[in-house]
Amino acid sequence: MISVAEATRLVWSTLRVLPPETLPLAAALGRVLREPLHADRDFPPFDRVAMDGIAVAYNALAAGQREFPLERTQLAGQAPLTLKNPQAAIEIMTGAALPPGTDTVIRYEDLLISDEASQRVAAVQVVPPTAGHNVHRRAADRRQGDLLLPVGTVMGPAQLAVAATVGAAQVQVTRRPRVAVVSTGDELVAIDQTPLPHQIRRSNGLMLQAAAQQAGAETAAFHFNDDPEVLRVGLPPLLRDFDVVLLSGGVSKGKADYLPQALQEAGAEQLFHEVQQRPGKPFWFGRHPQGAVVFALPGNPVSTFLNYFRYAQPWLLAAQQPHPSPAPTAYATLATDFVFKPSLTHFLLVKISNTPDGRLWAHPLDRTQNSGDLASLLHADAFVELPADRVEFAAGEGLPLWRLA
Ligand SMILES: Nc1nc2c(c(=O)[nH]1)N[C@H]1C(S)=C(S)[C@@H](COP(=O)(O)OP(=O)(O)OC[C@H]3O[C@@H](n4cnc5c(N)ncnc54)[C@H](O)[C@@H]3O)O[C@H]1N2
Ligand code: MOO
Repeated sequence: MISVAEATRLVWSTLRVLPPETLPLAAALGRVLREPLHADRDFPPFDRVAMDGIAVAYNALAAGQREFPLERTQLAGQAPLTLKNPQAAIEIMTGAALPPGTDTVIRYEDLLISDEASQRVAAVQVVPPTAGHNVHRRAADRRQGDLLLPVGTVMGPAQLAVAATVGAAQVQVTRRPRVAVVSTGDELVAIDQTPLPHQIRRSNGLMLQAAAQQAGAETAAFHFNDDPEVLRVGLPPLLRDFDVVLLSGGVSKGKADYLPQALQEAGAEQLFHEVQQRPGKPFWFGRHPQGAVVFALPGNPVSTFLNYFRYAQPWLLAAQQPHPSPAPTAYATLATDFVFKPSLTHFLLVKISNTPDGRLWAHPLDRTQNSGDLASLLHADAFVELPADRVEFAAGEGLPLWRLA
């Protein structure tokens, strides 16, 4: 049986970068950028007026002038006017291009405007401290050609806005991982069926599908009964057509746990079976040489869920990155003492809280952890990893943290 560290290493060894595709920008939320996006012009692209008011030449103010006849009005979006008389001003609005001949903007709040014989005149009440006041200078933020979004950027709302502003109507992004989600087991009935007393409804499939979709995957769902013939026919197309196959159940030592053998007969190479961990000791992992990477997760729902987040989710996220590397480990502080005797790495479900000193606290759930207790997942938002080489864990110690989201 291998350690969690060795299992992690083997999972990473199968990482492959998925190919790019081109999408309209509006469809790129959550995707990973595969081309760099540069500033197509200076930002701001022109000397941009930052306040509603008047534009003047600062020289006139410096010479003591306080009253400015208003020549014309320029709104945002209008081509810039030119100040004809250097002792006059142009009424100007936020977002407009600064008129040639002016260099400073005085906001309405700092002016008194009067109509004297139909000539509007602005009297300056508060003199701006320097030339250039209330003007957002061309290229003050970014220069044309600056790299704004490097390859590997995950496209969130801010990234979409920056891509829009540089005119990237189409973007090259990693295509979604194609994931087959397979539940196995004769005791499982569909959600809309009434189970007999010895049956239960399928829940792992939907759980894994939802989790994989949150990691950016496109999913298809399957259910196979515990029947070697069903597996012999059903598995090869999945191994051939998908990037990843996520299975649950059928991997421990039971008489109907056919999966490890069936996967190998279907051409998948086993990289490990059984990890020194709880939950999830019977975890089977492998890959098809020309096809899918296979995570055959133990069927107990808590085990399935935690092992997905410990091994499969990082793989799915990294495979969308052009230069993948494992995400840095997050840590939380254990909030209460905890004892775990078996010499297995323990994934301990916790509720996270945050204190004003900036610490993240990991609170073990009140009840003893049980891999079949699906509802316990409703009370946890993460798990911490207790190393296999110790039994006692003291409140206050920092432990690796894995979020269940
Ligand atoms: N002799 C041994 N028996 C078991 C071992 C062991 O080491 N030696 N390991 C135990 C551990 S740990 C786990 S976890 C389970 C995992 O077994 P399988 O992966 O073969 O899973 P199943 O037996 O098929 O199912 C386990 C449990 O989970 C329920 N299940 C399965 N699939 C679903 C689903 N899609 N939705 C909801 N619930 C599901 C299933 O009904 C079982 O109750 O093995 C132990 N045994
Ligand atoms: O993965 Mo098993 O849960 O340790 O029940």
